[in-house]
Amino acid sequence: MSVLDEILDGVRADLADRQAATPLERLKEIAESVPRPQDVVAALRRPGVQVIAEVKRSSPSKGALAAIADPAALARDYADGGACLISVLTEQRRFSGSLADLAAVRASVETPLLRKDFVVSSYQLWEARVHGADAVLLIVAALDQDALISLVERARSLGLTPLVEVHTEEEIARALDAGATVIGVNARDLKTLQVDRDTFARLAPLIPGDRIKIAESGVRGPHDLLAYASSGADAVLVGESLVKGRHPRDAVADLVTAGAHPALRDRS
Ligand SMILES: O=P(O)(O)OC[C@@H](O)[C@@H](O)c1c[nH]c2ccccc12
Repeated sequence: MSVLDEILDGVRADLADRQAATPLERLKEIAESVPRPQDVVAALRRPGVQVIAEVKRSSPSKGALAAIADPAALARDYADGGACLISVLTEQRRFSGSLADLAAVRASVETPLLRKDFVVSSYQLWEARVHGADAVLLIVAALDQDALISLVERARSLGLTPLVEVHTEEEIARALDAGATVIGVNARDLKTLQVDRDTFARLAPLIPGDRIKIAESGVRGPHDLLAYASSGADAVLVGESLVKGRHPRDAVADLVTAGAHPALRDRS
């Protein structure tokens, strides 16, 4: 069984527990009093290479990365540093995240938020909405095509922007077939956990120019952002190097400064 399959088994078990505790109808009622999500596409289309900063305590590949006792404070640092979107991992078993983290971050920043999880059911989209997310990750490798298509549509119908994650050429074809407008290329293979930073450069030319292209994983600092930018990235998604560094606000600001270089600003 691949790591991804193991993660998905745990996700489904935890989801069943939450669904038993809170019926979907209840989530829908709560959603009525939650403000409409922000326009994440507009935020990602701002000039320059945008920085998506992630609240990430641990990962299956590296184990514990950072304790992050106060995710809201970390998110404020990210926002102050100029992140255009903040990604909050909510998967519990392998990433030590939670929906409580997402809600705490929502209460502390105005920046748009991405719920980063292994979404397999529309119930999780309602959860994302209720806990203040503006965008949700949908991982092509975790979904069959019918489920991907319906989750993209359902996310949009809730006002959430779907960020569709791919790792192979075939997955790009599936993302496009599902109508994805925001596509993340993960340098990490979720089945083996290997990172290959050349994945983005190899796959980006296969993504039409009118889609937003996000390079995910493996960004150690500004030089990696610039490399991804030269291959056409509109944004980078950064976790580990920010949570492990001592000054997350400055680290985000350095990335934002690199991404705002005039040579990168007015690319088509
Ligand atoms: O910590 P990194 O190498 O900067 O990577 C961040 C992000 O790309 C990574 O956390 C990620 C990308 N896609 C995912 C899907 C599920 C869980 C995690 C991820």
